[in-house]
Amino acid sequence: MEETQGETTWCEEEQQAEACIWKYVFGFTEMAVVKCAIELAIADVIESQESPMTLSELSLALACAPSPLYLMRFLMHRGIFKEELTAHGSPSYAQTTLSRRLMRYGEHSMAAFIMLNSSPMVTASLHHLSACVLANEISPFEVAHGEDAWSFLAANPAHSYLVDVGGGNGTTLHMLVKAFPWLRGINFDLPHVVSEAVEFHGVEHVGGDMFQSVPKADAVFLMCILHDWGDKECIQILKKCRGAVLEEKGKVIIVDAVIEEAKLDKLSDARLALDMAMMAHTNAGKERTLKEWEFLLGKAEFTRFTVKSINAVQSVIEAFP
Ligand SMILES: C[S@@+](CC[C@H](N)C(=O)[O-])C[C@H]1O[C@@H](n2cnc3c(N)ncnc32)[C@H](O)[C@@H]1O
Repeated sequence: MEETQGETTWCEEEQQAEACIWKYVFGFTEMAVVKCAIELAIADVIESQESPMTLSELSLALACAPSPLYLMRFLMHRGIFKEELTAHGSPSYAQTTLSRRLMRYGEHSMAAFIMLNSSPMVTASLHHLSACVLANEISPFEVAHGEDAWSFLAANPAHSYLVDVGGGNGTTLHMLVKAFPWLRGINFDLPHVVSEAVEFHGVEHVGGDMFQSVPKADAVFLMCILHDWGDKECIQILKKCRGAVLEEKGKVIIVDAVIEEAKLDKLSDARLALDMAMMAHTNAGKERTLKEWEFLLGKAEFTRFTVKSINAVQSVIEAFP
């Protein structure tokens, strides 16, 4: 029988819909597989090997049997890892720019964000979106957990504490805890500064001197602080910050400029101008090159650090004890 134009189009639409609907049938699966890859640290293991890994090398490194690692087929199909041949012609798994985002640490890591968004606490709310559409006032989080996010986080101290050292009136920290509601913030500054600060939900103001001690936290945040000081003072501050976080999983997050020595960008001039302003306004403050940051962090006994460029005058330096 001859097919008409209309029937062909109808058929194509049906086929497209048939292929497309599977995306929704297995929508949660891709998140689960990616979460699994992060938990197993597959990207970290391949990165540390510095060359593609065969199935047996990978299973040895992960201390698991080779057969369950067929999940790599799914991840390669999604372009997360890729297949390459070793020098001996054996198929092996290699990193891609995408898989590097699954690394636990490093400049491009998105692992913490994926782990949070795939956590039962977050996914539970997603099952109740219809409740919030039908009853306007109620949040899916409340339906899932029986209380709003703030009360839940207060009663479940699994959330992280971030201390903003030299945080001024706490505005930056307030923005951070609003954007990342699992965070609890401690705004730490000189007593006369915090006594003037207004109350922010999720932020506790603590007065003190960063040269004496820094409140204990999961992470310490220092924004535009170290460029106010000379090396000797910076090392003192950094040592106090390092002592405030846990050895195994704590970190110190520094937001300050990194002066380029070779490859300049459109903000290089602004960074150098800021350096001159520091020279004018402080005793020994300055903007620092990567080598100078390396020196300070080494002296303060951090084991390693990463630098993330954020398309701004400042970069984000993460230093690990
Ligand atoms: C340049 S401001 C940076 C404020 C804030 N981090 C920001 O980026 O908007 C420097 C801050 O360091 C604080 N500060 C100076 N000496 C301090 C000390 N010894 N202990 C704690 N904070 C101090 C100041 O009060 C001020 O709020």
